[in-house]
Amino acid sequence: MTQKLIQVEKLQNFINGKWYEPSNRLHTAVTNPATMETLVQVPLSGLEDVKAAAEAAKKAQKNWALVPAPQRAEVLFRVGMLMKERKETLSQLLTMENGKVIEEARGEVQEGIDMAFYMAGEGRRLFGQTTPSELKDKFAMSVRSPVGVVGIITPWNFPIAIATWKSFPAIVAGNAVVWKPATETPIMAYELAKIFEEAGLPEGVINVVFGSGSTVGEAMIDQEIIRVISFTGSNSVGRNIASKCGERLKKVSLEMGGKNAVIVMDDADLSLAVEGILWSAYGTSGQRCTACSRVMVHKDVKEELEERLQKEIAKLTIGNGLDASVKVGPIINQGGLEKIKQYMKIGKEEGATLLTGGFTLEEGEHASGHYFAPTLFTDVAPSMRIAKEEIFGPVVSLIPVESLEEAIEINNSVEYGLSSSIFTRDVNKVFTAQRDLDTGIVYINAGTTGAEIHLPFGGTKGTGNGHRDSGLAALDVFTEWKSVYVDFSGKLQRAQIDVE
Ligand SMILES: NC(=O)c1ccc[n+]([C@@H]2O[C@H](COP(=O)([O-])OP(=O)(O)OC[C@H]3O[C@@H](n4cnc5c(N)ncnc54)[C@H](O)[C@@H]3O)[C@@H](O)[C@H]2O)c1
Ligand SMILES: O=C[C@H](O)CS(=O)(=O)O
Repeated sequence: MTQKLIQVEKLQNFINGKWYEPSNRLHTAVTNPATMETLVQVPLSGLEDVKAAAEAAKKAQKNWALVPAPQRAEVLFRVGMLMKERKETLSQLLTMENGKVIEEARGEVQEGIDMAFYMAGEGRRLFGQTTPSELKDKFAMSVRSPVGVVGIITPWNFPIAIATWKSFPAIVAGNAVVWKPATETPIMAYELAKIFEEAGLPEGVINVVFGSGSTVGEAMIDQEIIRVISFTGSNSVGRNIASKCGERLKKVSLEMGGKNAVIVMDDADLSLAVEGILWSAYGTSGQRCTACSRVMVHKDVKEELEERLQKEIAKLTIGNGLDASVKVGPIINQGGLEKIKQYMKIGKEEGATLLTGGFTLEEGEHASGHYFAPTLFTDVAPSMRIAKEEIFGPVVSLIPVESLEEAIEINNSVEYGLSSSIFTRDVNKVFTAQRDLDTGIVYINAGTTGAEIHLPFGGTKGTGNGHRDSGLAALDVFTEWKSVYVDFSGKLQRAQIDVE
């Protein structure tokens, strides 16, 4: 399988439309988290490679910005068509490098395809505004200008979708890109770069530099040429990037972690709630920024929900995501697994009751991957660390509540604000919840995952810094507003002079 899908043993950087070894010749192995098989070697590039990429981007951007936006969009349209043709291959490669089950991998690749066509459409819009002028024979308007060269830094958990959320709006708006993908999942970046190349994107408009965050990522922030950093990843890395960009007065867009909750009220359709919790908590093994990791359940339905959840969790098949019958894949690496194990200890010490799971799977077909059993804690207090901190694994904490107001207060008490959901049949509760839940995304009678690409994606408080990926909001990250005044009176008219 691996042999057939990956045609190279060593990946190379993609700079100025050509493939290069990293200047230091250093590489590291990329492993399949389901099998521990080595998939490919990825460059551990250095400063020289980042500099070359930034300079190539600067040179290319000048001409790219002059290409009419509808023509820029046509390239994205071709990118979308190529992704569509290769959807199955891309999905299998994604499962192999990331571990997510094949149906989720197909869903992620589809997000990228959708984003290509959506942003291709923007090539014929990129709307600005015209406004009346204060003066006679004068015209006023505002237009979006590209920022110039943008840097994008992406995580391993959505290695292709998040890259498209950032690079496609940047490119259609007339920018050139330097992209550092996560070292754990470089194959999606390699495949997407090849697609850009085949779609006819001019050389230098996208440049991919593989390597570590501390070397390549930090070098990108240091490049004066790079005017914006768009980052998705953990809160700690995001904070560090924000402070470095702050010192350099560099625009920065951050999408970070979550501690997302489902609220189950006493009038909820419990079958629906169980399905929503299962999918959003244990899908992708809980390794989504939007994964459900808390459930605030009304005390009158708590016991029934616990029973139903345990019954359904027992049916989840865990294993290699390429097997279509598997519902829960592996954890990305040993570090991720150790972090989850640590929270099992913390939860028990804090006094939570472990209903199911809480252990690694190491026997038989699970012997060579990083597998963790879907886990359910109950009687969790909102103050416990397992109810407050991002675990990034298949772990849910049930928190009993007596009212909607209490559930909302608990939801809003954590440092993050990405996604939340409520199951209820009461329209008054629906509207109260959508208004009062302090998260960037709210679902009604659905789990906490499943964002659509034409809506803004991001969160409040520790999840972000006010910017959004996806939707039209993404264009705000990659453009500057320029206000233009055209005076056709033939004389020098002066605004702000009182002529009465
Ligand atoms: N809000 C969202 O949209 C969203 C979406 C997906 C994932 N996430 C978050 O991402 C995290 C999981 O991803 P991860 O483990 O890859 O995150 P991470 O923060 O470890 O890494 C993200 C990216 O930043 C790079 N990086 C690391 N150190 C850096 C540094 N000092 N300077 C510059 N770049 C650096 C990494 O190499 C990687 O490419 C979770 O916290 C998850 O919630 C958020
Ligand atoms: O991060 C990318 C995901 O697609 C978002 S969601 O979990 O599907 O909402």
